[in-house]
Amino acid sequence: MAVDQLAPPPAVPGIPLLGNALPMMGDVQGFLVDTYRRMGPVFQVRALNQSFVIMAGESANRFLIEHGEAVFTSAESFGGLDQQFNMRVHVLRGRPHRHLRKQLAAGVSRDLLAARWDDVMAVTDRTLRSWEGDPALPVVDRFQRLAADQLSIAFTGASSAARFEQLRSAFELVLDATITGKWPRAVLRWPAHRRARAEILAFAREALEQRAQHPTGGPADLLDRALAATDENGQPYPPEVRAGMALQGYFAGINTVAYLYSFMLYALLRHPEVLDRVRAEVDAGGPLTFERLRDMPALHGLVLETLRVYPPAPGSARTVTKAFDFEGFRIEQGRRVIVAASVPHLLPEHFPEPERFDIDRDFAAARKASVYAPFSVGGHTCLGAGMTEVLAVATMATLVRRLTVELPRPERPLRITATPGPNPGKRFKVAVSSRQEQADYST
Ligand code: HEM
Repeated sequence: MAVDQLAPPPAVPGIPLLGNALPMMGDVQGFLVDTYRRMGPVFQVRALNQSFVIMAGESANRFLIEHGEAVFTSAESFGGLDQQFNMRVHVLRGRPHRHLRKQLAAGVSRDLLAARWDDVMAVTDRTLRSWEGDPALPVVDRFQRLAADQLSIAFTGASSAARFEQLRSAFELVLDATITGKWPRAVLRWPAHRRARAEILAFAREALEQRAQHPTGGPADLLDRALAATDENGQPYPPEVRAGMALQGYFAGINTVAYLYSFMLYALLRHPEVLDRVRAEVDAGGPLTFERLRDMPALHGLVLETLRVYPPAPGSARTVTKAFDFEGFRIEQGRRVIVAASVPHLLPEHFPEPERFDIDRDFAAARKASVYAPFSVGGHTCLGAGMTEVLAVATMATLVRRLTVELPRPERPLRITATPGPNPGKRFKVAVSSRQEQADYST
């Protein structure tokens, strides 16, 4: 080592063979925050046979914004999605990335959601009513199905329910094999996965062909944008890249949005005073129109506070292309890094009394300073943030208006599991009944 070269970041003690795998597969956000407090803004963790450098805290978020493009690639983390489904916005860099991002952004915008509002609300209402009478509803699974349908209707005008199982299992397996390292990459050669992958690719191809032959004449949605898209040199994208664009919303949204809904429901059940305020806000007006949802401060506060305390995607996974120094340590080329963008959410210097669930927090300054970052920061920041926030308000508004929900075993603590992102897990079940005293509003 050269005399003036900095040392590598300190390693977090772990157990033989597994390293830090157990906390990383459980409440990963809690583990990252605790370790940041003990060890500072940069440290190394080991999970099974993989090792990662974790960068966390305000300076890490700033670093990702200012230097991410120069020193990182996402190819190793997200390359599997590109190879398997041609979803390449995550792995592109520079001009080609900015160009494709712009084309996708138009196809997943809040405006598109506004244009399809009645259809999205109809499926939301119908789905939530179908839960009535279930004494042990598996929350995450049901919200994944609902999120897939809502996103599919917004992006394409049609339901994806017939393909839900393939979409969920194939995307989760790719993430678990490429990002979390839970499975070796060889699982992607399993016949069952190959079959699901072929069906998903055919589903996207057919949806595009159908749209090309029968334009809707309605607002340009993700399918229209994918069909019309050209690359940064004005050349048409190959058909497989268009199919990847059409699939992007399912991949990015099914789990993350469902995890957010699940944590929001948990927060409402744990904080009855918040439920009362949200319900009063929903009951105070008429139908849940797109315009009305803009003016629901308690519900907006619930969405933002849930994303603060329970971020469904708490980090950005990268590989170092050019060695750099960070906070007094050397991070070598080739190292895998996770920028734990949501760690500041639980630090008192940024959020006073961070353990208090408070829907009245003012997030404006924290957003500006990039210490509130549930959708990450920098050039690859989430494109679905706007749509997600509106959908989350609408879904919870409909739920509290229609249903009464209870925890069958309130004494049981929430056990967060990270497969592939942090979520309340399969054991999170609720008893659902119709809300008797609901006001009679037609949506
Ligand atoms: C609660 C919901 C969601 C959360 C927490 C979330 C979180 C994130 C995060 C943290 C990233 C950055 C990944 C990275 O840095 O490598 C990201 C990227 C992205 N998200 Fe989301 N997301 C959500 C929903 C959605 C939805 C509904 C869409 C719909 C299309 C979407 C589309 C995207 C896309 C296209 C990117 C890649 C952007 C790029 O690489 O330039 N997300 N998301």
